Amino acid sequence: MLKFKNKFKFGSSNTNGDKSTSPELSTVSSSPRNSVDSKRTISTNNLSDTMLKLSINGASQQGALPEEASSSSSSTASASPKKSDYNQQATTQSSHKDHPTLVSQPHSSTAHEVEQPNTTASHNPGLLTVKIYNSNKIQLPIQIDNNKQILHALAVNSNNESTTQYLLKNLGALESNESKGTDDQSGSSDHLLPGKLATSLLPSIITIPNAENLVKSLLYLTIEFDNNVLVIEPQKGTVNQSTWNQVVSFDVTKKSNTNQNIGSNFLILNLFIRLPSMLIPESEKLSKKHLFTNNTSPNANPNNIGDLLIGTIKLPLSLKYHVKPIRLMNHEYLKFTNYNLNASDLVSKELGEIMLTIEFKPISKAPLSIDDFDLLKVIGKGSFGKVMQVVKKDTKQIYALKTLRKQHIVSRNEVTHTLAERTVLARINNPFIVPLKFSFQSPEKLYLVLSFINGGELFWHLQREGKFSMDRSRFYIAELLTALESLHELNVIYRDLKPENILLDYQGHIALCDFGLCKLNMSSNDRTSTFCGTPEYLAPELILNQGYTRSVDWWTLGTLLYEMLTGLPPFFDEDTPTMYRKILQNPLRFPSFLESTDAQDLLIKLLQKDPKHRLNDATEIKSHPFFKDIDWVKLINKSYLPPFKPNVENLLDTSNFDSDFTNEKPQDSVVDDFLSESVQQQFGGWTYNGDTVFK
Ligand SMILES: Nc1ncnc2c1ncn2[C@@H]1O[C@H](COP(=O)(O)OP(=O)(O)OP(=O)(O)O)[C@@H](O)[C@H]1O
Repeated sequence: MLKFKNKFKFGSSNTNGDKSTSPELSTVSSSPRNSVDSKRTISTNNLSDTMLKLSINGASQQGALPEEASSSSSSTASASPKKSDYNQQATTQSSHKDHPTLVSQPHSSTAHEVEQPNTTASHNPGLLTVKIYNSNKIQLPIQIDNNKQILHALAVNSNNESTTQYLLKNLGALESNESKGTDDQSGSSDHLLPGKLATSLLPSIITIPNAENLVKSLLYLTIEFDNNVLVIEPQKGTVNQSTWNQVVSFDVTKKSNTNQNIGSNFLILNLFIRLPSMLIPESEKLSKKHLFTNNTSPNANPNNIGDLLIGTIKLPLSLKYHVKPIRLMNHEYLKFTNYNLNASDLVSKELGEIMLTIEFKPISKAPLSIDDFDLLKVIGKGSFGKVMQVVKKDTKQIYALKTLRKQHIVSRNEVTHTLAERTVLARINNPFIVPLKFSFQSPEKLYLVLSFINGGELFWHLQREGKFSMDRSRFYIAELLTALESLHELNVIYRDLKPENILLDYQGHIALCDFGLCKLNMSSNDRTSTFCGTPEYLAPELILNQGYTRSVDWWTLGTLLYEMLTGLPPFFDEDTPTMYRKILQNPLRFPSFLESTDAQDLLIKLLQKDPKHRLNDATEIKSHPFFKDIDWVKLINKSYLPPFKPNVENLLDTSNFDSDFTNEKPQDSVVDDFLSESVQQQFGGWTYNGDTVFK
């Protein structure tokens, strides 16, 4: 993929009807445009007389205030912000990217592109606290090898004496049953143990001998809300029955979606086990590979087939108005399900249960400032500033903080696009789009606080692996398709789909980021003419400057699928004008190894040069035979286990980010730009902490 390097970066802020660049103009252009004429004045509502209600499974519940609804969390990292200057962000960025976004061709902006907020509806931000007490009757969805040596070693190394005694007793009973030939629990072949029996022989946590008493948990639980994920481990017990006693908290800012099918309004708990591979029978490794969070990265240990997903709990959270803290769930046991198994695959339908309490505490707080965060690492650079991994001091939540320097935005005439990015992020609710949690500003800068997604850019994975398998490409394209569908439903065109703007989360799900080229108010047949995007991904009608519709997003989806399957975009050429000519004139060709006729057919239909003949509707695309095995409800609920799991150690892990960035000192540089009052007013509606809702 080095073949993509050294592409220029330019783009456009044109709005309806303004003249655009010609495709031959393949040079950077960023001259100033006229002032942005729209002010966004968002007044935050007084919420004191409003009640915020949360309901679970649709049933509203109000309860007594549990004062212990503390904000403690399993995240413990913190670092002090360090002050110094940053002023190279824009220049270093283009060398990092292989598909640079086209940046600005100057045009005046109109009010049409900037949306006015609806301040009549409001939503109270708050803190969701989940307390996990203990799990019970957990069983594995697979059988394990009856490897006494390993089971014995695990039992002996349990981190708890009474657990060790219990496990050794169970192992002893198993052995004596076997010698008497009365193995009535198994019911299966001699060398396999059923999932239920297996978990009563495994400790949930062990102390690794000769490793300075390193404690390693076999069992772990991921808790996800609004794409933020926390990982907790039990304190003691067997896999069958563990004590957790952990408390985690999540910031709640986003207005809840009433559509219960949308995944991001769920609290999702996934229970995993790190099974020693010697306990996994060959048959399971082969036949039920999809149950494991497989890691196919080139450096992965081939013996490590990944962690086994035991089961999932999904709680739809429906947020309404309430001002008092409430307990939504009080010491209740919830059962795990495994969406990746057919009922017939399960030895028993019961996979076990976990006891938890869920509380919500509204927080009426003034807008945030940079002082509310500790800065941990630099993780990326964008056109107007950098992106840092940060921890919010009060809730200890880890976030990505994107900083944008106002002076740069104004001088490159990108106010409209920047405001559009904030607006779209605040409104959108799709599990495969990185959620905005807060936004705030200082006199010099704008800040976006986003869920921190640490599986790395899809670009980075594609670069390392050359191309992806058919199944893996299909999975990513399907998740992206729903993301684009949600944007189009909000009358937004994305316009910049490319591997650099797609992040993978810790499990390997898609999280689309970078909404800087979004165009608002584009209903299905509306046309615009802004020349922007990324050269390799530009649709023919955009190059021809004929005006274009949302259809350009489906062209880019086709381009992306082609690149995933073959390693290169369809009409790629080192020379940009030649590439434009090829996009306009060359027929679509497929390499011989691309055998799937369904994939070829979909690509032909998405990469139609004339948008009138292109597949132009998400529902139609979803029903194409290429996606025939996809259950779209299951997909949007994030119930498919991704085909690839990035190497992510924990929440703080930044190893999937470029070390050129992560080695930099994280700092919010001091800049002394002066912006006039009228310029400042253009950024008037920027702040967002859940108080402002857009229609
Ligand atoms: N929520 C996030 N979690 C983790 N990393 C992120 C997140 N958002 C952005 N990044 C990282 O920071 C990089 C730059 O962010 P982003 O693309 O949003 O900036 P930009 O200024 O819009 O970029 P561009 O100049 O390409 O338009 C991303 O490519 C990604 O690696």
